[in-house]
Amino acid sequence: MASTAPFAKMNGIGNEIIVADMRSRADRVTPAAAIALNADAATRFDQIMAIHDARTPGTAFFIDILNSDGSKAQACGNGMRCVVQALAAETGQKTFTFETVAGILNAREHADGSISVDMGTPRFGWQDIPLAEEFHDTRMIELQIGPIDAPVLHSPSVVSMGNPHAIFWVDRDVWSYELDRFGPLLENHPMFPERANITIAQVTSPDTMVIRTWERGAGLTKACGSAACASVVAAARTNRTGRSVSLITPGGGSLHVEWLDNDHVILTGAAEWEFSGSFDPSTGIWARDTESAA
Ligand SMILES: N[C@@H](CCC[C@H](N)C(=O)O)C(=O)O
Repeated sequence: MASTAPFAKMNGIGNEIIVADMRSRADRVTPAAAIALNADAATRFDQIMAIHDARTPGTAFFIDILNSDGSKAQACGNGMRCVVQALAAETGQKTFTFETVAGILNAREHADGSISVDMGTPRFGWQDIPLAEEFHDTRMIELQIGPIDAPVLHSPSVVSMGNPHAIFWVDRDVWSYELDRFGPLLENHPMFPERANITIAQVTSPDTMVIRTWERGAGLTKACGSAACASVVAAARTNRTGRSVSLITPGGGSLHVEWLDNDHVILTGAAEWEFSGSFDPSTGIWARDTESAA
């Protein structure tokens, strides 16, 4: 058995996150370990954020992101807030520069405990998302689900926040849609060669929105930070909202997203520690720290 690594079970307004401390190690969290941790109710998660030693000068750490099905993700806004909270508690530092496969991002813990992550710049080109077909205008693409003459969901906006997102606009309560049924079909639709995160969004005012997300590689989640960013960018692009929006997510928590004039998207919200333990990054076998909270 490989030597164990410390982890913290956390959440970002309900998005279930494991922050794994893989510093000073050459190995990675394996897909098998992710699947095993997710199969245990106590450690069920949406994403693992594995903190590795920096690869690039000017960055503090490299963050590897795994979904609960063992696949890799390029972005995870709620998970980044958990990483910041864990590192800020350990070091007393408030600002961090990280590297992920999607690039370099900055994050900061505020005096009130909330955390902002600069999620980088959105991309709209059909090859960037990516889509299987050419679309010149990704504010609305031809895609629908349900009966051909009365689709349940249709004409999504598509955006890359480093990872692929499709946003379906709805007028009714987001809870009145069977996202558990349509989510897997849309995630794996041939339109999305790298699959996609699927969000239902109801705009409630020029600066408020309610969203529900079926996450690629994780399924229904209580919140998805990059989906919140993608939703606000897509809403502003289609004149549904302004560029500064508060979002309610299924966990009941709220996120704030601001699309700055310099094109960067800032995600702000809370993060919460639940318990700590250690695990084998190759198998996922784990144990709770004895002094850790329930
Ligand atoms: N929960 C995340 C996004 C998760 C990544 C996603 N499942 C993917 O594969 O792209 C967030 O808070 O952004």
